[in-house]
Amino acid sequence: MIEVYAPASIGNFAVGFDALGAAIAPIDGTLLGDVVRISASAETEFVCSGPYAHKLPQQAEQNLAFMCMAHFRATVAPDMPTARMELVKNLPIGSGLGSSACSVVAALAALNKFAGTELSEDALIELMADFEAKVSGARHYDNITPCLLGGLQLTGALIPGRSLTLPTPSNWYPVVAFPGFTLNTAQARAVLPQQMSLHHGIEFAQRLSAFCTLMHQQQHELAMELMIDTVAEPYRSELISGFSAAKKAVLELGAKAVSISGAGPTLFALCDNINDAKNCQQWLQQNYVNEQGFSHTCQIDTAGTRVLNEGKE
Ligand SMILES: Nc1ncnc2c1ncn2[C@@H]1O[C@H](COP(=O)(O)OP(=O)(O)OP(=O)(O)O)[C@@H](O)[C@H]1O
Ligand SMILES: N[C@@H](CCO)C(=O)O
Repeated sequence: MIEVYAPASIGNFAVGFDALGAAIAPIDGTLLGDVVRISASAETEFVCSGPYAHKLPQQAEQNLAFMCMAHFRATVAPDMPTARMELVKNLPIGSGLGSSACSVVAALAALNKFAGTELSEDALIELMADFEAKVSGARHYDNITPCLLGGLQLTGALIPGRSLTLPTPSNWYPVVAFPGFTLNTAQARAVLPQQMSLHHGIEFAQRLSAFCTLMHQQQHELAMELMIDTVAEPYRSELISGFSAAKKAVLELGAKAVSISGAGPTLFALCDNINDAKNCQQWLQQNYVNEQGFSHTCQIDTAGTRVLNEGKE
């Protein structure tokens, strides 16, 4: 049996709409991401388990992980043995934590290993992005590549190899708070204006390029000051009840940057020490999150997608 884990991710990372994303790992060891298990079987089987399995369509054919298996067999590995695939759905759907990317990345990484196809990293990323595009209505890589490769990734179709890893310091603690209601990515994209003024385009380019350069120069204080989202947050924050008040509160508690994780509604707050992170998490847990929500103090997950088990059965 091959068992693969893929981590949650923060798309956009405030300053890089559709172009920047970070994989995250809760410091308490919680596996905040999906797991895919594959083993050879006499017949094709698909099982979806885990805390959010009931939120997904019940037919296997409508589950992205199963779609990945069918597509992989049809286009990449026609001789692959028939298999039983289990998706352990640990991430809420429409959360802003890269839930669909997580299932797609875990499934295709596991299939690549199971079939022994050894697809190149570029080919895998493109295949993964095809599936992400199917559900979100746009081809963006900012959940796919951090989820696969780990770390903070500058990513997109124009980026050599589709992704470049930015160095991150060990004292960065992203706190994530999923409020417990969902926001569909395609809908959260539909509220964004289709045009950007020349002035705003230039500002976006300046902020993102300066952020990346400062990260390489290890000028993290200055880099965090640039973590402002003028592209999506002004439009999406209105869709997320409580976001603006929560942002103000956690900035007062010491967070260095606060924005929407991916398409939302998860809020993320970046802290540069564990005490501020824990205070922010406590506030968010008490004031932003309902009974269906959760919060975690995290670190950047530099490992990305990994094999948990490669046993015989
Ligand atoms: N394994 C799966 N994981 C997540 N979504 C899936 C999966 N299989 C099918 N879907 C469908 O894909 C759509 C995903 O929607 P959407 O893109 O809004 O969510 P998301 O990727 O979970 O969001 P986010 O990136 O914000 O976490 C939903 O309609 C969901 O039912
Ligand atoms: N960059 C994408 C991420 C979606 O998870 C968006 O903000 O729409």
